[in-house]
Amino acid sequence: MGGAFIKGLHQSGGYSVTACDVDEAVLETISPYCDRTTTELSVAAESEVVVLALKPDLVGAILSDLELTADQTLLSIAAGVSTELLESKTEATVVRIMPNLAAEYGMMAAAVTESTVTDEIRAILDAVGEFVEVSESKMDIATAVNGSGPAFVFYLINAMAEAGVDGGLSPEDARTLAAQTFKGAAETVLQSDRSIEDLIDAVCSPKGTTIEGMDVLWDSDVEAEVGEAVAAAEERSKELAQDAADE
Ligand SMILES: NC(=O)C1=CN([C@@H]2O[C@H](COP(=O)(O)OP(=O)(O)OC[C@H]3O[C@@H](n4cnc5c(N)ncnc54)[C@H](OP(=O)(O)O)[C@@H]3O)[C@@H](O)[C@H]2O)C=CC1
Ligand SMILES: O=C(O)[C@@H]1CCC=N1
Repeated sequence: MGGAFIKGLHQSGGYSVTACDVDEAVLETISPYCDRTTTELSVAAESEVVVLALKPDLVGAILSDLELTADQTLLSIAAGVSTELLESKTEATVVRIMPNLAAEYGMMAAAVTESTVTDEIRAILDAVGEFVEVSESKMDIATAVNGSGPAFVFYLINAMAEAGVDGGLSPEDARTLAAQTFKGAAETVLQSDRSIEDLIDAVCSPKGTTIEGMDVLWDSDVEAEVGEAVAAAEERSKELAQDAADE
């Protein structure tokens, strides 16, 4: 996720970025997109904004080691690590966000703990996508919807593409048609002020093809299955929060 963030920022320009990772091989893949790479964690002391893109169970210990100061901002993207816990480990101003992988292409959907975002962080987030502010208690469900969400959508795009291949399309054409259809449908939802039910209705020509497919979806209750996937991810985010608090 840290790499996606760096690539997105690079695309937008305007930021001087130093990437730090323990693994030289990871740094090599990211070096074309940042100003400097290093394995030395101490570099964090030189940065106005430190983005912590570590696995949740490492965040507490590493944050204590970093010894950030009050004139720095910490941007944490770790699932399940609360603002309260972060603030107990650092002097820096804390902003907790849940981003997603589409930051790489400037299309991130992120949730940010409300009332924590500063102008400086707003500009960084605007450079890689869109964000909404939610209360801290809603970060677990946001993690499931927009953090894990891309994987769920990739799965659905693949299902649609596979069906196209089964029907005789080439894998390349099926992938393009399925992905562009998801992108176009998403853009339509974002730009239109019509309800989603209304938009479905607009695609369903009377006695046409779409209503036949929608009847299958409504009968098989895909909506409930997607709901269960989101609930499972939300539950795991809560477990990660508990693990982080217990450490
Ligand atoms: N993947 C995603 O789509 C999203 C992830 N997140 C959050 O982002 C965070 C990272 O997740 P993800 O990118 O998937 O995980 P990764 O394991 O892919 O990335 C973490 C990176 O940090 C490196 N690392 C480990 N220890 C250190 C250290 N001491 N100093 C510097 N670098 C270190 C890891 O190296 P090594 O592999 O050698 O341990 C690895 O390259 C998590 O907290 C997750 O909750 C949030 C939203 C979306
Ligand atoms: O799977 C995870 O735990 C991380 C957080 C959200 C997306 N990826």
